[in-house]
This record gives sequence, structure tokens and C-alpha cells, in this order.
Amino acid sequence: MGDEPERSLSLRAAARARRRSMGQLTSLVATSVALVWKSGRGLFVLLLALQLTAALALAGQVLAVQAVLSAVLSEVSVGALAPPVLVLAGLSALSLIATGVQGQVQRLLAERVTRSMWRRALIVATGVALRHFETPEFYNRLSRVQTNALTRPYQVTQGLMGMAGGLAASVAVAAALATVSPILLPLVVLGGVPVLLTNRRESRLEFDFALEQTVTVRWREYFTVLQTGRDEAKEVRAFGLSAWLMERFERHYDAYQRDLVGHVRRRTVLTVLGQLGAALVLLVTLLVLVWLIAQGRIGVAGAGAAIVAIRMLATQVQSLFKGVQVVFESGLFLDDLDRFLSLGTAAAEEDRGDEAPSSFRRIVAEDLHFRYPAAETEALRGVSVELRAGEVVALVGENGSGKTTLAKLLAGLYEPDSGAILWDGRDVAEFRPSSLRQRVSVVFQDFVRYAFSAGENIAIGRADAPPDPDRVRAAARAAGAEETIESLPEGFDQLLSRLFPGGRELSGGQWQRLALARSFYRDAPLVILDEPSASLDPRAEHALFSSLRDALRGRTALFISHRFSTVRGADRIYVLHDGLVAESGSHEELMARDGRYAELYRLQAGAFLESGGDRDA
Ligand SMILES: Nc1ncnc2c1ncn2[C@@H]1O[C@H](COP(=O)(O)OP(=O)(O)OP(=O)(O)O)[C@@H](O)[C@H]1O
Repeated sequence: MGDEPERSLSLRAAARARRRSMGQLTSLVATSVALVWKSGRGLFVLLLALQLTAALALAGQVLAVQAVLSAVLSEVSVGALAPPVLVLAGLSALSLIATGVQGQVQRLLAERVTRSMWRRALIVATGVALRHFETPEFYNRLSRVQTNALTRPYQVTQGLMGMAGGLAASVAVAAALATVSPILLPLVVLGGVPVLLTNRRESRLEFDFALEQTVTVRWREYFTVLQTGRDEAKEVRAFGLSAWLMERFERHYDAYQRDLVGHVRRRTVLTVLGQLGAALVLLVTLLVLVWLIAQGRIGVAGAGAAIVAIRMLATQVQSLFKGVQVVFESGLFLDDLDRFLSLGTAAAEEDRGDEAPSSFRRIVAEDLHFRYPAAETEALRGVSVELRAGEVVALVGENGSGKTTLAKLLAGLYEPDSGAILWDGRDVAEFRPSSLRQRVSVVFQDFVRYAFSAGENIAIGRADAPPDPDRVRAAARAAGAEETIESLPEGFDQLLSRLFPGGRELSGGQWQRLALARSFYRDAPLVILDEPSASLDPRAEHALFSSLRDALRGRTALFISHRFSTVRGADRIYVLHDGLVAESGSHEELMARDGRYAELYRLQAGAFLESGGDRDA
């Protein structure tokens, strides 16, 4: 499955990440606090107030216990016992209520933090250069971010609150304990240290485990998508893939669970060690307390209150250190997220340059070379083409000859490794990439079928402007989609998807017309159509190409097609072969040349003739 190099890369990255993370923890904690604060100031303050209330109520309970015990021991009347008992009950209720409300407030705050994290991650995911989507490393990070952007900010919130609450309660209870017996204080605080040490180690184990498992988890997720996806459902049934896919799914899950057992075992050992250490210190503290009682240095009431305080403090100190652990652990993941988000910053920095002009007279691509990231060979090995304003130019060639790659370069989605694309003599590298992409309208072979209304499916061709219903209709007409849309129960407002209630589905060809309408609506001077008629019936295809120049209204079109009957009408045809332009010219010129084009043309025409089809072709 090719996991091994990937795995060792992740491990090396993990080691690097760990070194960086240790140094950056403080700043990550500061970032987390700022994030939570920005996401919901009111809720943040409310939470802190609740923590403080709970902490003070706890400390009050220590003093109340002492008062109750003193009252009991001095054998006062039942009436005199009532006030401290009532205070104790009231404080206990107050701390429980404050803790209970905290849980709900935390949930609201965590959701806000999650939302703002998602927002940032999605901006990056839609903004980074397309080349990132060619590498597994990018998907690994994206996968971790998707998982952790959802859970970690919540945990940071909890961790911070745990720390704040633990700290406030520890200080308050410690102050109360100090009034009873100051000697015990350092011992109780010492009790938290073993847990602090083991917690830090556990955090690192958790992060390393997540890093190591990324690829396994992604494989597992891929198999769930195959088994639950709507598009895949047909083939899964038609080929009877259910058992086969399940077996693969189980295999990845087995691997994960095997590793998880080892990981959980290591974490459990650490937890037990930490707790044993804490219990040992607690034992010493209690022995010291017994010694203090034996020495007569502390009264019975004071001893009772001290026992309550020691128990409370031990819990609070642990909660404080647990909070530190959660923030530390999340910090490692947030560091990961941080590096993902920095891709967005880099993308924003890359998007600089002059505005691309709104029209051109001539686009010339000169000697373009391009290799996909991680590919061994070049997809384009020195391609030169020319597009003049208002022309319809065709790209033909065998599968894998480089047509779509050339289209992607001309659309500004990738940059050539060498060579240049010139708009009226100016290298497009000078233009702001996003402004160049605005000047190009592309319909890909595998265009997206958006689960939006028919009108929105067209109008998002220019998502930066409010939709213009007249232009949407005109684009639909030009693409031959108007009639289909009109026949839908809700016309242009019809939701197109069976995924949501009230949606309708279209046929492949009908979807293709909608995608074409989207590209016409975009109103860019260059329109690139990658096999625009692959799903169209012969009548629709004929109608499209005979009205293409009208639909383009003076714009330039570059289209890719394997159907020579549509290609022959182009002003110029480029024949690509193995990443190079093998021939170019008009249909007549290429036929006269009797080269590769003529051969492919005759092959297709011959197939028709043999089957008694179009003799003119
Ligand atoms: N994302 C990618 N990563 C790596 N290599 C790729 C990628 N996409 C395409 N290639 C390779 O680049 C070469 C050109 O592919 P391209 O898609 O441009 O061909 P095409 O002429 O459009 O083919 P088709 O007629 O099948 O659509 C092929 O060898 C292909 O394997």
C-alpha cells in the first residue's frame, strides 16, 4: 500500500514537531487563551466567575467543617450547631451548582471555539495552491486538523478552565488549610508532582500515537466513504464489493486497534505510576497529621478540618495538573494545526502581483514544461500554443498526452516549471494568481454537481457578485439547459440533489449542460472546456457546437475533445502526443499533412463507416 516511506516521513516529522512543540508551549497556551477569549468573552468571564465561586465555596466548606466539629466537641446546644451546619450545606450546594452550570457554559464556549477553528481551517483548505492536493502529506495533515480542529479547542477550553478552577480552589483551600495547620501545606502540593510528571509523558505519547496512526486512520475512513457514499453505492452493489470492502476495512481497523492496545497499555502504566506516587505523598501527609495530633499540636476539630482540606486539596491540585496536561497535549496538536494554518498565510503572500487585464488579443504559451509534484516524468515536455481573441481552439490527443494538464496551466491552477504563458506579451507570473483565475472560466471533465438549486449551480460561476436572474437564464439557454430547468417543479429554484429533502436529480448530460451554463455565466475572456460534450447526446452536441460561437459572444474558447466531428470546426487544432505538440493547424491543413491527426480522424470516421454511421464524418 506504499505506507512505509510515508510512515517513516511522519515519524521524522513527529520528532521534529516534538522538539518544536516543547519550545513553543508557552506561546501556544497564550494563543489558546486568546482564541477562547476572542471566541466568547462573556462566556469566558462567566466561566471564570463560576470557577471562582466553586473554589471559594470549597474553601468555605473547610472552615465550616472546623466550626461544626468545634461545636460538636464543645457539646453546645443543638440550636448553636444549626448555623455552621446550614452554612456547610449551603456552601456544598453552591459549589455543586456552580460546577454543574459550568458544564453547560463550557459546552457553549467550546462550540464557539470549534467554529472559529473550523473557519480558519476551511479558509486554508480552499485557499492553498492546488499542488498541495497532490501530496499525501497534505491529506495527512488535513485529516489530523479535521479531527483535532473539532476536539482540541474544546479540550483546551476545558484544560484552561480546569487549570483556573484547580488553581483558584487550591489557593483557597490551601489558605483555609494554612489557618488550620501550615506544616501540611507543602506536603499536599508535593502530592501533585508525580501526576504532573507522568501527565507530560502521556501527552507526548498521545501526540506521537495520533501522528503514527494518521495514514491507517485515513485508509479506514476511505473505506467507510466507499461503503457509505452515494456515488459509490451503485458500483458496490453492481460488483458485489460489500464483503471485500468490509474485509479491507477490518484489516485497517485491526491494525489500528492492535497499536491502540499497546498505546493504552503504556498510558495506563504511566497513570498508575503517577497515582501511586500521589497516594504515597498523601500517606506521608496523613502520617504527619497523626504525629501532629499525637504531639498535641493540633486539636481534634482542626484535625478533622485538615483531613477534609487535604482530600479537597489533593483533588484540586490534581485537577490543576490535569488541566496543564490537557493544554500541553492539545498544544502539540495546535502546533500541528498552526503549521497547517501557516499554509494559508503563505497562500495569501503568494497571491500578489498586478491585476490581470480584463481582455487579451493573444495568449501565447511558450515551451511549457510541467511535472506533477512527486511524479517521475514530465506531463508537459515543451509545449507551445497560441490562442487569439475570439478563436475556438481544439486540443486533441491520446489519453495521458497532457491536454488537461495544459488546460490547468492556462487556467492558472498550476505554474509551469519552465517556459511562460504570455498575455499580450506579459508573463502571467506577474499577475495576481487569483485575478488571473478570474479571467478564465473552466469546465472540468469531472465537474462538481453541487447540491444547490439549478439557478445557484449556474450563478456560482461568479460567486463574487449577486446573482443576476436574467443572465442565469441566458447562460442556461446558451448551454441548452433552459428547457430542462424549466421542466423541473421549482424551475431555477429546484434543489438538485437527492441528499436533501425536496431535491431532484438530473441525468449526466443534463448536469453537463448546467456546468457549461456555469462557465458561460462567469463571463471571462477565456473559456476552457475539458470534454464538454462527453455526456451529451448527438443532437445536444451538435446544437452546442453550432451555437458555441454565439454563446461565447466574442470570448476565446479552448476545448478538449476526443470527438473529431466537433473538433473539425475549430479555428486551430493542436495535437498533443506524450507531452508535446505533435502537429497543429486547421482541420484541412492537418488532413492534408496526413500525419497523426489524419490517422486518428480516419480511425474514428472508419468506425462510423463500418457500422454504417455518419458517412460524412
Ligand atoms: N494529479 C496528477 N499527478 C501526477 N500525475 C498526473 C496527474 N494528473 C495527470 N497526471 C499524469 O500526467 C500525464 C498527462 O495527464 P493529462 O490528464 O493531462 O492527460 P490528458 O491528455 O488530459 O488525458 P485524457 O485524455 O485521459 O483526459 C499523464 O501521464 C498522467 O498520468
